[in-house]
Amino acid sequence: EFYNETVAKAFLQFYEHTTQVVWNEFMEATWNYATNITKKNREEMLHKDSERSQHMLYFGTRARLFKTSRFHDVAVKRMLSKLQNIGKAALPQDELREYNKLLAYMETTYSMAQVCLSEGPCLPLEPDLQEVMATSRDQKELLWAWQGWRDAVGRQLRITFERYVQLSNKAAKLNGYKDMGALWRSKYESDSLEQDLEQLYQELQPLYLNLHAYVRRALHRHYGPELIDPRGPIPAHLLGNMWSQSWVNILDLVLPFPRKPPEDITKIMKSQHWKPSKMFEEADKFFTSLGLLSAPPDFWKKSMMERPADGREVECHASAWDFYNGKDFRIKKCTEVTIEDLLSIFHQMGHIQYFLQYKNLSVIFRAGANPAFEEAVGSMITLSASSHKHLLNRGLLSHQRQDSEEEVNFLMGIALEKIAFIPFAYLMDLFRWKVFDGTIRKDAYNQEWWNLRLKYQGLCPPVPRTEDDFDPGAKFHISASMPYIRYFISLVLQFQFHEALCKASGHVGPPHRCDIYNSKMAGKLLEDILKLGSSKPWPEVLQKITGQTEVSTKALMTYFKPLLNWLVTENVRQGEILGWPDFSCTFEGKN
Ligand SMILES: O=C(CCC(O)(O)[C@H](Cc1ccccc1)NC(=O)c1ccccc1)N[C@@H](Cc1ccccc1)C(=O)O
Ligand SMILES: [Zn+2]
Repeated sequence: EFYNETVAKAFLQFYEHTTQVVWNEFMEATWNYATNITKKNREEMLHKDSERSQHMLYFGTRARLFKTSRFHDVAVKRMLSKLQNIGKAALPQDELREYNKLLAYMETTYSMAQVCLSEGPCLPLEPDLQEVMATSRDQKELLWAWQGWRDAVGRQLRITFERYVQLSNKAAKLNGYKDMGALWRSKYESDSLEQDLEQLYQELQPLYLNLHAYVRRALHRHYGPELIDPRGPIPAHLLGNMWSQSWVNILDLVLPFPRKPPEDITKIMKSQHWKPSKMFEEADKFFTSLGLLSAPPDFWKKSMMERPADGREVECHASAWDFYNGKDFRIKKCTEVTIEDLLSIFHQMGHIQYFLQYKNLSVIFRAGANPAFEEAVGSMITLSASSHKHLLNRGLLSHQRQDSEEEVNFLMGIALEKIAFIPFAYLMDLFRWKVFDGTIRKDAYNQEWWNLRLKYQGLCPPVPRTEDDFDPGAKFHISASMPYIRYFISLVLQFQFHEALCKASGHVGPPHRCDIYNSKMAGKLLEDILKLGSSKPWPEVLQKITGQTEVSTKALMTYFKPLLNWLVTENVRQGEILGWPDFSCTFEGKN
């Protein structure tokens, strides 16, 4: 009967009903652990995870038996093929248990790590170490936080990560992939993904090189020639962020027109007594202003919007949660009252909106058209929310229209977030794909990591590194086994989405002045694609919103054109060289 489409549909119905319960219980157990890290909650989560894996194994192996080539219903074929990819559930019981324990160990080590001052308190990453990296201008203090975090996390994860790679690849092979990198890439349903990504990166590289050269000059001015070589790589601890992935926090050091500084929105939020709940309401209002759905009662009742004050150990890295029952959706975030956290909440509420829009689909299709779509929705709304026009009409800015110099300052602020992110988001999985396919061997993990950080980001470690270090492990997504290329693709996609929705909203003028707030037309266009979940191939979904079937950097380049013009002129005027030719990260005579 494996040729019988009716039998297949009954099989999928049976899957549908049993899955909602299994996944809901799994999410509850994982939530309880992430918001209260105890041994008991860890055991309960591991137990629910193995139940979920057994359920996936049962249905995944049976889904493979159906001969779907002559089936008529494309959705049935798509569902059965998605069911067959069961990830780590393909591992033998004992190895699956080992794998889940080491995943929990890596994520918990990251979440609970602290860096201790010689005398006195120990500081967690959020908010304390992030605060140091964002606000300190003392390179010794920055080095203390930067090195302390890598000693506390990266070094502890190295051995576990080596075993994680072995078991990940074993699981991937049991699913029919040559390694885990191939399994991760398969989510994009493309046999030219790596070439396409390299092409996108090449198109964006001039933007990054000009920003890098300009920022290097500004840091040279501030920290002096003993720290910064104006023709070389930049030390990784000076960019305002623990991983140098976003440079927004050094805007004050690099402002193009320092006599026209932008207003400090964090200060304005605090003076207006903003609370985390109000920040979530503000983001929710944006989505309802588009005619989209508001977060339901369970969201406001059950989310964790702040780090708990009762001393509980929690995982602070922000995330959005679908409990697969059509009404329970939450965000977990250790919110601080800052503009950076307000914009991060828009990103998280983008995930929630996707959950709400696809909640009536089969559970198999309750995901983004591809993982980058999931990340792009919220980040695209953030482009409107961070526009001068929006912040002005929400009372977060006081003075009126920006003159052309203030506009360059504004675009610089956005570029320090978006353009600085390009090479980081690209190299994160370039590194892991090579680790999974064996190109990068375990005795060279750290050296190879820094080779990529030099090649793509033009950074060097501020102190010598050895193979006792494991610096990639100091980034959440590597400790959490969370793929990252989705954020690189999302970076390009979000500008395509923004351009399409701005057009639908009737916006005329430069994209950086567009705010789609209150546009029901833009909301309708967005709703129509979110409702599809992962039920259609993503090029089809992309075409519905933008008219094109390809990811294209055109919209991003248009958005930053005024800034690139200014940067090129400035860099020529200063006689900058772009890049860091013939440099390596050496420390002769420095240690
Ligand atoms: O990690 C995040 C935000 C968290 C998240 O929303 O992407 C979160 C990551 C996560 C955390 C724990 C478990 C799984 C994923 N993703 C989600 O909450 C999520 C993703 C897909 C579907 C549903 C929820 N941003 C990245 C990249 C980024 C994105 C946007 C702006 C700046 C930087 C980072 O911080 O390096
Ligand atoms: Zn996200």
